[in-house]
This record gives sequence, C-alpha cells and structure tokens, in this order.
Amino acid sequence: MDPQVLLLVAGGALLVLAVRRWLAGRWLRKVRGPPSPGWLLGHSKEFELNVGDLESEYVAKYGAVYKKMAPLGEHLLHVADPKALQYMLHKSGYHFQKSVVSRTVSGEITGPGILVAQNQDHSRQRKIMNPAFTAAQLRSFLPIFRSSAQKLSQKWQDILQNEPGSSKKINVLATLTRCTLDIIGEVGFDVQFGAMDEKLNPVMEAYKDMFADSIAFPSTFTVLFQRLWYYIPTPILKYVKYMPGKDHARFRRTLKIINEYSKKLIDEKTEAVLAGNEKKKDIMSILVKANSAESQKERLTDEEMIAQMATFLLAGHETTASSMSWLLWELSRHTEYQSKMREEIKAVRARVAARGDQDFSVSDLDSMTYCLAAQKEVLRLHPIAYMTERQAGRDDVLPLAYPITLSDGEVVNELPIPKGTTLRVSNWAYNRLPQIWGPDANEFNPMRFIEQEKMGATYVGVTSNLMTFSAGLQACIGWRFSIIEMQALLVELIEKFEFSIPEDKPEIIRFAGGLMTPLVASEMHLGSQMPLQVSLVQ
Ligand code: HEM
Repeated sequence: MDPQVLLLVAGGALLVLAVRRWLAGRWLRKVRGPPSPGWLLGHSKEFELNVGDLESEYVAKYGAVYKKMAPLGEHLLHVADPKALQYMLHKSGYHFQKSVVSRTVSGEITGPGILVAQNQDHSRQRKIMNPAFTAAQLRSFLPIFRSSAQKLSQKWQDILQNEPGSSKKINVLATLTRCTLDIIGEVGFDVQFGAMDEKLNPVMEAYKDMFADSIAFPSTFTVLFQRLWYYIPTPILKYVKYMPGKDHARFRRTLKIINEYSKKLIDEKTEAVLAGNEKKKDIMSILVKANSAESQKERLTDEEMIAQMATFLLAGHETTASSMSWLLWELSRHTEYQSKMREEIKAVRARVAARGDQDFSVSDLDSMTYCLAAQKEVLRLHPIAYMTERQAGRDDVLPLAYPITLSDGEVVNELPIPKGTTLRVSNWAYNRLPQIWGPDANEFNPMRFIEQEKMGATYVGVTSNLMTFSAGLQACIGWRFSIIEMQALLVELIEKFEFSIPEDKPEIIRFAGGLMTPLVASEMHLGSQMPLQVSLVQ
C-alpha cells in the first residue's frame, strides 16, 4: 500500500479511537469531586492523618459517588453507593476485576494465589478453597480459638500478677497479633508457631510491619510508575517484582521466607493425603484433599498452593488482631456498654455451668446479643480494609441508589463509565452512610444492630449489610472465620478484664498502612500499637 494512504488510515483509526474514548468518558468528566492539585500527580499525594477523614468530607459534599484524579490526568471514581456496589460486586460477575496495581502488589506479596487470580482462574481457585471455609468447618475450630484466647488472657493475668483490682497499661495489639498468628498457625496449617510464647518466629518476623515499611508513604517515582502499570501487558508486569527499591526488596525477602516454609509443609500434607492417612482438619489439609480430588486441569498448581498459604498468613491474622484492638478501644471509651456485655456473659456462663459444660458453644456465643452487636458495630465503624480497587472490564452503566448532581447541574441516577475506569470501593464511606445507618452513623452505637431490624433498602456485603469484608464473588473468604475468632476472644477478655483509656489519654490515629492500623500520634515511629488500661475484673 502507498505509505501516504497507510499513514492516513492509521491516523484515521487513531482519531476514531480518541473520539470514542472522549465520548465514553464525557459523563465521567462531569462527575464532581475535590479539585485536582495537578495533572502529574493528581490526588495521589493527598495526606490525611486519620483514614477516612477526607473520604467522609468528600462524600458529604459530592455524594456517594465522586471523583478524584489519579496521576497523569486519569479519573478515579470513589464508590460508596449501595446499588452501584451491588452491581459492581454481585451482579456483573467478573466485569469489575481487582485493579492492575492491587493484583500486581498482591502478587509480589503472595505469589499467584486467589488475591491475584481473575475470571475462571479465580472461580477455579475459590471453588477448591470453599470446602475449608464452610460454617460447619469453621465452627469446629471454636475450641482452638477459645484455648488461644485463654492463653492470651493468662498472659495478661500474669502481667497483672493475679491481684484483683490491679491495673496496667498494655499494648493490646501486640499480644492480639501474636495470638491470631498462633491461631492461624494451628487452625490453618496444624503448626504451633509459639508466637505468644515469644518464640523467635521467621513467619512473624517476615510480616512484621511489612505494609507500613513498604506501602505507606509511596515515593513520587512509585506513584507515577504504578500509574504506568495500567499500560503494560500482564506478562511483562510480572517482572516488576525484580525491580530495585525498598518495597520490592521487602516483598521479595518476605515471600522467599514464606515460600520455603510453606513448600515443606504442603509437601508433607500432600504425601499424607496420597498415602491415604491424612486425618487432619486444618484449612491447608482440607485444601490439599479438595485439590487432589479435582481433575488435573482444574487442580491448583504447586505454586498456587504455596501462594494460598502465604495469602492465609497475610490475610488471616493482622486483620482480626487490628479489628479486635479497635473493638477494645471503643469499649474502653464506652465502659457502661462494656459492663452490660460482662453481665450478659455472666448470665450465659451460669447457664453453661448449670448444664455441666466447661465452656461456651457456638450457640452460647451467638446468644450474646450485646457482645455480637458491639462486634458488628466496630466492624462497621473501623473497616480495616477501608478501600479496595476495581477496574471496569467493559463500557458499563452504574445504577445509583442515591442520585448525584453532575458539574453541569444535571441530576442522574445512573452513570455511564468507559472500559478501563479505575473505581475505588469505599468500604469506609459505605459503612458510615447516614442514608443507611442514620444520623448517628459516625457514632459508636451497637444498639442499632439490636433495635433496627433492617438497614438500607439495598443489601450488600456478606454479613449484617457491612462492606467490611467486601461483597460478591471476590468477598473475603475468611469472614466467618474472623467473626467466630473475634467472638471467642471478646468473650474471654471481657469476662476476665476491664478495659479503659489510660490516664495519659494517648491520641490514637487510624493510620493508612495497607490496612487501617492504630498508631499513637506522639509515637508514630514505634509503629502500630493500641495502649489500653487493663484491670482484672473484681
Ligand atoms: C476482620 C478480619 C478481616 C477483614 C476485615 C477482611 C477483609 C477482606 C476484604 C475487604 C477482602 C476483599 C479484598 C478485595 O476486594 O480486594 C478480603 C479478601 C480475602 N480475605 Fe479477608 N478479611 C479478614 C479476615 C480474613 C481471614 C481470617 C482470612 C483467612 C483465614 C481471610 C482471607 C481472605 C482471602 C483469601 C481473600 C480473597 C478472596 C477472593 O479474592 O476470593 N480474610 N478480606
């Protein structure tokens, strides 16, 4: 073909593409949001001391769907609207995938596991993992949850020298993190990590403050470089993990330790299953068994199996420990509610003793209305995974429960978005929407879960209409695990101890370090902590 004609055809095609892209994005351009500080970095360097402060301000000003700017002039849609979330996460199947950045970073931390998988690959992995997370299976772990909780409470009783009325300031997050690591070790892999016994533990050392060390405060280079990931084909993006830089080095080091540890364990379990003598009921053993029953085509590869183990370690302990520490903090600020819970536990304890049992069953825990309500309320107010990212896989239209006003004054109850749009699922903002939770949405009020039967017309989330564990096909697989684990811990701790705010009233901030972790404002350099005054119950 004549080179001039070729040039003309190519130019025409590019023009058509540009016009199509411009037309597809015309609605998005009209969505309101805070003014961008600049084209190069957008809002990526916007700083908030406390997670959610700006998010709440923007949602109040612009609505449950608003826009921020990503680097290089790209739009970022923040979504807290229930109908839009239900559509994105439930109804549209896999059309809204985890974003390129979240999958690439998860891949660096865990390998090619469920946090990274997409489409059929994700559904294949999830199907094999599901048998380990059924309600019956997780309820059977209660005795392990309880004995770990009792071990934790013994540690604190020792610190308080078993003297009724004695009281000390304790960083509750530190012991809770060790406790939940021991739990995931035993329940997840049938391994005793001994973290509560202060044993040197390679797994604990590998994960310690990993997010705060690597993800918090990204450099300008990282921010810009990550934006370019959206234009790099996936097979090339895999090599990002070999880049220099403190975050990549930290991820490589962590994954190497976890992989070596996991491989040995999985090999032992696989051998036992193949020999037909695997009776263990830990999550990994169930997973190995479920995997060996699958066809060769569907089966998880060795690399994927190892990645699931890294995923459970990563997702399965700090999450619950942080949530528990927020729970004890709120109860320290609301001691009258804490007393109500103690009374409730006492009454159920009497019932358990009367029937001749040693400890609470799952139904006993489920009958503790005040305790359950406090747990739900804290999961609502303090969703430690406060934001997740998705990317539109096709041109789409988001339905809205709460209409928004565009920059030209038009009010719309649906929003067309072009393929490739990055959307931020705002678990934080959804959990605090006054339209759903009422005018006291920002207050700690567990009674809302007792007095109100149903909140909001459109239900999202996996439990109690909360977005804390996300929703739909890629929602947290471990939500029930966490809920039972927290119940077991909470009941033990409230039965034995009273919690209050220490006399020096440390200012606790919600730090955005991958997860929302508590930090003391005057001691940020010490990393995550939650100091509370702990006393033995009189
Ligand atoms: C309070 C505790 C927890 C919270 C708040 C939490 C929250 C979440 C959230 C929001 C997601 C969705 C992430 C996304 O969409 O990008 C998620 C996914 C996941 N969580 Fe949790 N999680 C918790 C505990 C656990 C536990 C205990 C386990 C395992 C034992 C676990 C395993 C997972 C896994 C495997 C996924 C990926 C699911 C998939 O992609 O299909 N989580 N979690």
